[in-house]
Amino acid sequence: MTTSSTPTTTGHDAAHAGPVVRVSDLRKSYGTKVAVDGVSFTVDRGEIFGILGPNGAGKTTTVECLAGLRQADSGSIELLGLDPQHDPTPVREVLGVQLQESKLPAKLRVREALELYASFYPDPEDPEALISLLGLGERRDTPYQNLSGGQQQRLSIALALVGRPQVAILDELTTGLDPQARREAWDLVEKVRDSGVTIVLVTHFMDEAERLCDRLVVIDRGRVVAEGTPGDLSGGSRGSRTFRVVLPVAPPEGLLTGLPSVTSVRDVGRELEISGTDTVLPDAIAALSGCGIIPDEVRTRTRSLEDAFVELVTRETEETAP
Ligand SMILES: Nc1ncnc2c1ncn2[C@@H]1O[C@H](COP(=O)(O)OP(=O)(O)OP(=O)(O)O)[C@@H](O)[C@H]1O
Repeated sequence: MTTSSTPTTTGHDAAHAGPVVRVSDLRKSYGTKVAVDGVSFTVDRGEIFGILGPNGAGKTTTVECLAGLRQADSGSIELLGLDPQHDPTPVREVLGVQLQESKLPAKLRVREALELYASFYPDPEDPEALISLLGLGERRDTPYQNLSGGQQQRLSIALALVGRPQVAILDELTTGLDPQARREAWDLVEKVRDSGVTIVLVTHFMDEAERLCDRLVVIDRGRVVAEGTPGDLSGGSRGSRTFRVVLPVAPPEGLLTGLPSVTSVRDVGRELEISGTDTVLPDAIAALSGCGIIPDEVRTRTRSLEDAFVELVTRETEETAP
């Protein structure tokens, strides 16, 4: 998407080839608590890369190390050829960070906040262009405390972008937003990516990852437990299908389980749940109708990233802050 008001990146390091982020075997403990336990991933230019995991999985620690805000115990991190752990200063020029629940002074107005942050950078984005990109035009003179949750989040994204970063880290972007504001934030993230910024999105929402991410890692207890596109992870491309039918009579014994594409048949209340490979649905319906059994109802269901996530992740029994 390009509009006259869309900020463009200046290309602090546009010539850098290969992945823009490379994290290898990252480890970090807080005392005896192992927060990050050998995490590795790469992020390619122009993608929205997700770091998905339950509370306490180690996501924030990982991106804080990536941003050079926290010192890792071991492992290596490269961001556009720079090392945030040993040389964080140049990293600040190419990286924008929107950290979880960042708060601003209550009386600071939208435009003032952007101008203040812009003053930290040698070649900042025009605050007006960002105000327009983020739909804050009518709020430019509103104090931070009077913004809605969605507007505060949009401002925090604007602040992460004001230094014209090549890479932006957005942490728990939509936590606490209502459904409408979440959707607006998602549209905005896509708009920012389309303007040329690579995005690392930290989230514990499956729907958010499914909707936005080109690729993602799932982290649980400090380790990467899965990696791929949302489609890869939800198994949509692995040819596993499940559907349910309500039948007027029970099918003959072995009719369905005898079909090569059927892997399991289960009674679930008044429904029969049939699972199998790609052709399981047409095969089963054909076999049933061959015996004169026409289903009263057929219900298909696509396996979602959420299903995959629940299978992958064993939730830690940790207290989570309200
Ligand atoms: N400063 C700290 N001191 C001690 N333990 C910490 C500290 N920061 C995080 N932890 C612990 O390290 C683990 C990983 O935390 P982290 O914040 O990285 O996870 P997260 O996946 O971002 O979770 P959340 O979504 O809840 O923020 C958690 O068990 C957390 O309690």
